[in-house]
Amino acid sequence: MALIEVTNLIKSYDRLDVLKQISFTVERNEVVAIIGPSGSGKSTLLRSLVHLETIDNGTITVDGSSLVKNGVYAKPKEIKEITAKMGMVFQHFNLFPHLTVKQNLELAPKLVRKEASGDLEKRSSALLEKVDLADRADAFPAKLSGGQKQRVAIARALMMNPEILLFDEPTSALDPELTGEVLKVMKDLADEQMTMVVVTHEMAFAKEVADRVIFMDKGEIIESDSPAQIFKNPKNERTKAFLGLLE
Ligand SMILES: Nc1ncnc2c1ncn2[C@@H]1O[C@H](COP(=O)(O)OP(=O)(O)OP(=O)(O)O)[C@@H](O)[C@H]1O
Repeated sequence: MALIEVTNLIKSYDRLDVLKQISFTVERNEVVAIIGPSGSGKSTLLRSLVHLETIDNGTITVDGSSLVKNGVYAKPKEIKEITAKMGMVFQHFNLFPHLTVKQNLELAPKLVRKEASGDLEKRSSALLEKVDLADRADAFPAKLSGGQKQRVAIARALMMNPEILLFDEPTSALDPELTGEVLKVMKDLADEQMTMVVVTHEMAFAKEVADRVIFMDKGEIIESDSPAQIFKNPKNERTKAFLGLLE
């Protein structure tokens, strides 16, 4: 069984069908990039996986447990357990401005898991080392660049030992010269076999790091294939048009 299984997801806002019968799977250790035009439903789909959006119908199963099955959501305690398997990284970092970098990392495991501070400190130091920010542990977010903030956000997500990391346009709010440092951390995670689902406009990431690329348009998955196939020889005309491959 795949680590994430999504079947026939449907969601609409008033008259707008944002997700129309979306189905896909994510295997353990796989990196999946979701690309597509603005407004195609990519963020809504990603946010549905961690219950930041509710869907109208369909099934989402993570690691064998259903968050929602045929439109019926699990009990709150189960929802908490299922969503805890996933860490989320947002476009605008969502760091707590009044907490230092280190405090941002340690807050959730301390409050949610009641972890002892010695263990937390060891893990937060190691993770800050990993994202190359060991020297900024006591800085407040306002003192960091966008690239540094996003690396803190990734380290914070990793503090909860997620099985899956979800990224919602992680470099879209960054100055172009800062995207590389964030993409490097993401590539390192991919090399370490982290399972990742990444909504992105960063075609280089989709091409070079992702194992599979899903192209969405107007609430539908139009094509899902290897980067080589999608970027060199897409089957669908809409994919070709989006990638500028039409003759
Ligand atoms: N709370 C909401 N109420 C009404 N419409 C919404 C709401 N949230 C999103 N939408 C609409 O749903 C559609 C899909 O939005 P979504 O953010 O999922 O697309 P996206 O593919 O991630 O786009 P982008 O690349 O611009 O972030 C858009 O048309 C958007 O305007």
